[in-house]
Amino acid sequence: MSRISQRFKQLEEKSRVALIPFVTAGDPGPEVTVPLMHAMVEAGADIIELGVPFSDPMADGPVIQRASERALEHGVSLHDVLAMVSQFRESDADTPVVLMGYLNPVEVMGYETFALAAQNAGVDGLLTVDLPPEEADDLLAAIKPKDIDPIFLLAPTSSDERMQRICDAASGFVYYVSVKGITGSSHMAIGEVAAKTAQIRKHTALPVGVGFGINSAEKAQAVAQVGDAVIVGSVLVKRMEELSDRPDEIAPAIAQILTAMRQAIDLV
Ligand SMILES: O=P(O)(O)OC[C@@H](O)[C@@H](O)c1c[nH]c2ccccc12
Repeated sequence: MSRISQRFKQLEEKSRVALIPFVTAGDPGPEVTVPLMHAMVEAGADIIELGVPFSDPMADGPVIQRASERALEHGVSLHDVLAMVSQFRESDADTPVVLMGYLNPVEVMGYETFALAAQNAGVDGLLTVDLPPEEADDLLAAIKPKDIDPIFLLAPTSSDERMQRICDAASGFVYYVSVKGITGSSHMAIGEVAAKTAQIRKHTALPVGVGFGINSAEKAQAVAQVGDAVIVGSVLVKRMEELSDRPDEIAPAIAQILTAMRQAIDLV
C-alpha cells in the first residue's frame, strides 16, 4: 500500500479529514523549503503538496506564478526539488509528499529516470496539471511500479463519463477543483462542492480532496464536511511572499495559519 493510502487509512480510523498545504519548492529561496515542510507537519499537515517551479504555469494564478518565478530565479530545478524531498525524508519517514507540476520538466528528465529518482527521494504522488489521463499511459507505466500515485484533477464541468475515466486512472486520492479557473480564486461555492463530491463518490472509493479557493479556517471547515482532504495553497504562498525578505519568519507564520485551519477542521 502506498504511503498516501496508508495515511488516508490512518486518518479514517481517527475520523480525521486530511489537511494538505501546498507550497512551491524553492520559494522564496531554496533554504526555506525543507524546514518549512517540517513546520507544516508539526502544525497539522497530513500530506504535503510541493510545487515544482515552472516558467509557464498556466493553471496558476498570479500568487503561485510569482512563487515559481522566485524559485526559478534561484535556479531551482526538478533535480533540486527531489533533493529537497530526500532531505525531508531524513527526518520524516511517514508524511506523504505529492509533487505538483507541469509535464515538461518530467519529460525532459525522462519518465523512467524521473520515476526512479522520485522513488529514491521518497516522493509518493505526482500531479501533472497539463497531462490528461487519456495521454498518461507512458507516465503511469513508469511511476505506478514505483508506488507513486498519479493524482488527477476533476473539475466542476467534468461529465460522469470523464469522472469515471479519471477515477479509474487515479490512485491515492482524486483532487476536486472547487472552482473553474486558476489557483487563488476566492469564489468557492460550498453547495456545489457538496453536490460534486457526492457525485464523485459514486465513481470511486478513493478519498476525495478539495482545493482551489480555500483561504480561511471557516472555508476549510466547510469543505471538511464534504471532502476527505482540504487542500490549501495561495493563502500560504501569499503570506510567504509578504515575508520574502524575512525568511526566518516564514515557517512560524505558515504554521499559525495551518494551526487555525487544523483546529477548525477537527471540530467537524
Ligand atoms: O491556491 P489555492 O486556490 O488554495 O488552490 C490549491 C492549489 O494552490 C494547489 O493545489 C495547486 C497549486 N498549483 C496548482 C495547479 C493545478 C492544480 C492545483 C494546484
